[in-house]
Amino acid sequence: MLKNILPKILKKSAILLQKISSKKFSDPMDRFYFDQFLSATPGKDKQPPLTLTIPSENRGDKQFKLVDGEEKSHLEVWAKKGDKTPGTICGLDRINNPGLNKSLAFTIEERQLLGIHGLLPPVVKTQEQQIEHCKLRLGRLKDPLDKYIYLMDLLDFNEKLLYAVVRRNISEVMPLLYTPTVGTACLKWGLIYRRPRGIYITFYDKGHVYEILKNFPESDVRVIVVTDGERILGLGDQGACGMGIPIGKLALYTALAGIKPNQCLPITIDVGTNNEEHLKDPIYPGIREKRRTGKKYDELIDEFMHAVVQRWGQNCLIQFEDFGNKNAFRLLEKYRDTFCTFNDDIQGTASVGVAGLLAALRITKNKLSDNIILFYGAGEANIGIANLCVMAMISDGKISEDTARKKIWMVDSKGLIVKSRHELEPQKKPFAQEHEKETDLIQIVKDLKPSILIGAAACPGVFTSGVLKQMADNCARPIVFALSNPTSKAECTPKEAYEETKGSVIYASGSPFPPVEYNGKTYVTGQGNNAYIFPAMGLAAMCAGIQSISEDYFLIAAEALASQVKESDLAQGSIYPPIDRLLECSTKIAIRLVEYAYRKKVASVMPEPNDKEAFVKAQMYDTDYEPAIPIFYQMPLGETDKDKKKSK
Ligand SMILES: NC(=O)C1=CN([C@@H]2O[C@H](COP(=O)(O)OP(=O)(O)OC[C@H]3O[C@@H](n4cnc5c(N)ncnc54)[C@H](OP(=O)(O)O)[C@@H]3O)[C@@H](O)[C@H]2O)C=CC1
Ligand SMILES: CC(=O)C(=O)O
Ligand SMILES: [Mg+2]
Repeated sequence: MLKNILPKILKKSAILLQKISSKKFSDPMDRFYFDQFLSATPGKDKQPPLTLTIPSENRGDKQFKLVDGEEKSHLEVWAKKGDKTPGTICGLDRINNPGLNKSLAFTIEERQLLGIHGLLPPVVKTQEQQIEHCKLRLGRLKDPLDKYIYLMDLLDFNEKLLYAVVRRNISEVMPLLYTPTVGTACLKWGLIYRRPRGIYITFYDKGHVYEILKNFPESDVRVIVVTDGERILGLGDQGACGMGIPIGKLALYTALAGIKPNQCLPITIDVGTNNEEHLKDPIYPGIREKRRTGKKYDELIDEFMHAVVQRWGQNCLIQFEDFGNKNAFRLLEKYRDTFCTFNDDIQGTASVGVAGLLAALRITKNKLSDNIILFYGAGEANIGIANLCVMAMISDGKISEDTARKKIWMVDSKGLIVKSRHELEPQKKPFAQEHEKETDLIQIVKDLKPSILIGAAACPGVFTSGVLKQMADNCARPIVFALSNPTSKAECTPKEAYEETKGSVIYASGSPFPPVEYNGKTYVTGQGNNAYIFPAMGLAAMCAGIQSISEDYFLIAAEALASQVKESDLAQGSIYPPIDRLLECSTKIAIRLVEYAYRKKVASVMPEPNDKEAFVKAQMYDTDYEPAIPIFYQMPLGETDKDKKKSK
């Protein structure tokens, strides 16, 4: 945007500058400063004369008083037009604003114009040099949690730099901002808490949720990630400490899908916690009570949903994240048709899981419906994947829903899900099959002969040597996903999977693992994580104005992701594109979703853009610094009252 309008601004500014320079300055300091500005050559790294330090009365809204010779500050002019631009934020406020700060990348000229000259060390750095500096700082820290704290501090100090660091080093930085380190951060949230980010709504705020949302200063929030902290990764109930998750997810929204930071809002709904350690911990930052449930809980969530719409509109996406199992399914059913919402653990995970399977089928060279799939864990993640598998089988294999379901078996904490179990929750019932009760996983794998085994139960190591060997006996290329997070909860490691199956396994994990050597070959583990999906879903929902996100979007996203897996990825054993290509992947998925929304006639952003790719890309956050345009550069853009009179 700015790239296009900048030449116009500069042309108009040149005319204005000529006009101004012919005027008489009432304040000699103004004349002096103006002359210095004209002689400054942008991009030239020169030391300014010391006398250029701007006196405090010439900073901020008193900086230039030249509006056609009238005694008006430029701020007054902009304020009148109701347009507060970055150019109006000067002095320390500029450096302290993480959205506008460039730290040492402010040029000497910008420092003079913004009244921050002398407030920074004299060196001027490029963003590339700053990124290298950040990597140097990160490299000195040994503990991943310290690295997390450093990155969060950077986010609070210089947003563009943080996101540039992430985008240039996704595979190194994502494990710090996201799983596994974000899990550690949640466990220690009380200890590492430093400054506000996002919104905490407690049970006691019931009846006042809208007022709390109004306290958040951004008027253009487009994506909210909300948790109630009940099931944080595979770490259980973390109460208010769960806030690390919405913050981490939204950092990925910006880094990987270009949703602007000011359009993102992390929210924690604190209804207490059943985590005894937190309840006893003097530095626990949440309300120190047992978790509330029932009618009052539902009323609070309902009030929250409506307050969001009232504050930011029907198109504001609300992503449910890491809610406990019961609430997650219930709330999704309740809100999915009437709000712009999805549950990432159910639907986002479904999409990434199916994408991995679709890519793996290019190795096994069969259809999804030719496989028997066994899910270990029948919770949000696996029920989500199972349901989307049914959809994928129907659309690909031309089989009935009933036949598709028969290909799918599930195990929960009580064993195999079979018809004779009468206590089953509604979401499990459609997967109950005729079989005797069974709890031993090796026996189940032996009996049912699955070719695909997917774990999401947060039971580390449950895919034992016996289970993996049996999978290898079942078929030539068994598919095994160990999706539980963080790393410590994985059902098996890639090393175990390759060794126990003698290299025949097609493996993916939810958290990152380094490459594995087996039998002279290096295997790269694909990360089956919903991070491949939710940023793209949010970008598409925002761009097209999708008001209700139906299940078909997640199948399309899965296909779009699978289509980006290259033969070279498969050859290395990875069924996902490399993490470093995540920004490109999210963009492509979002474009496919936007095209679909317009084709389906459910997009609400009108007129329909002809070039969807350009349309999506134009809305994405750019980590490059923008020139700090001084106030009098901006003047020609707006018409003063005198200009209006002249043009009449
Ligand atoms: N890779 C990714 O993108 C994602 C990974 N996950 C990870 O998946 C894991 C589970 O998450 P989610 O599905 O949301 O959690 P849920 O709590 O919804 O489900 C957990 C499931 O595991 C079952 N389970 C628990 N203990 C056992 C056991 N000993 N034997 C067999 N089954 C057991 C539970 O059984 P029961 O129903 O009987 O209680 C339940 O069905 C977490 O580690 C999470 O981090 C989640 C989302 C995305
Ligand atoms: C990845 C994710 O959403 C989870 O583990 O909960
Ligand atoms: Mg989650």
